[in-house]
Amino acid sequence: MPVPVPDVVRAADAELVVTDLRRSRWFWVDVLGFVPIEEDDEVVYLRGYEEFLHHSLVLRQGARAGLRRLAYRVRTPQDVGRAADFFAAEGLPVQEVPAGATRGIGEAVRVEDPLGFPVEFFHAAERGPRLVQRYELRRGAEPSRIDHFNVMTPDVRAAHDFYARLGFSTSETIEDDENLYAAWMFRKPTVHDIAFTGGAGPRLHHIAFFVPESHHILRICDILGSLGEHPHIERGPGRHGVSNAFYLYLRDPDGHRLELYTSDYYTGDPDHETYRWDVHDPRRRDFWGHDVVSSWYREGSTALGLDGRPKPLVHPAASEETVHVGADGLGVVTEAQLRS
Ligand SMILES: O=C1C=CC(S(=O)(=O)O)=CC1(O)O
Ligand SMILES: [Ca+2]
Ligand SMILES: [Fe+2]
Repeated sequence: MPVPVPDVVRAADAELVVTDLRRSRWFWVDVLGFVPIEEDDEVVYLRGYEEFLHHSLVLRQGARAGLRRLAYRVRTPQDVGRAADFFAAEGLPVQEVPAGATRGIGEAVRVEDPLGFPVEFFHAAERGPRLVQRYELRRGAEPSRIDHFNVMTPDVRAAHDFYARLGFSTSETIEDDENLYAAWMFRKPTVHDIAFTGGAGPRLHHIAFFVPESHHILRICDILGSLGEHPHIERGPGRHGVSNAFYLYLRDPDGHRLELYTSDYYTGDPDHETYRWDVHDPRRRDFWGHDVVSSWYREGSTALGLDGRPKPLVHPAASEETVHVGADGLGVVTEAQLRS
């Protein structure tokens, strides 16, 4: 008898441990324009202007920066139980989380997926105030909503196959005859809720937030320049090959990477086909052929297990950075150089 699969609606919430909450709040709220919906000395709950639930990002003070959880909303309260049963049947760690353990979120289940990531599934959630037409409040990049997670894992094929079993469809890939280097998978009808970037993991690569238009991305670049905070800009602005989104990658004060992202495309028809990029195509990651800075391939945030301890890293056999030459401005980079 197959174990029922939980009906995942979308990527909905994430929690980052930060080492200086005041400094992080300055970056995410004062500079980027996220809305603090609740906060105290230990934790800040943030949301975008076009979200309706209590929050979509939690910043929590801690001694060491890391990823505490990635959370998906499921369609019904019964799907929380299905998620617990599905992961328990896989022999994976499962924790029941009482309502209110995270402000604004009802009872949830927190698991470690086969890649080693802390993943949570919830349904019940408080509504936050409706901000979608409070234009007088909008600031910075005017973040709309959380869009997706991107995680680093040494075996993209295994990651892809597990999330396909969890009901995710595949919108795009980067591959060659030997390897699957990256994959984008979705439940909501957009390009992705989760993407897998080949690399030493489990590590968080980034959390992405949708912004209304590309000019919001250009504006935050100008703001960071004006503040002399341009070093927070890691990659972009630019146009992605994969997803066709206009993008910008920033690093927060702890080095957590976020993406500001807009104008990807609809994937909601039942026969949506996967678009496959060749790893040697220089337009796959930046449609204009711009280099991908090496830190983007090599750096990520430590994933914390359900016990709160950092997960040990597993390195991949081969990585995109060692295979691709050309647009990334890199010659062939040896694995030894990568690990140095
Ligand atoms: O959201 C994304 C869409 C596309 C890309 S890529 O750099 O174009 O591969 C990266 C990304 O996963 O951050
Ligand atoms: Ca638009
Ligand atoms: Fe992304």
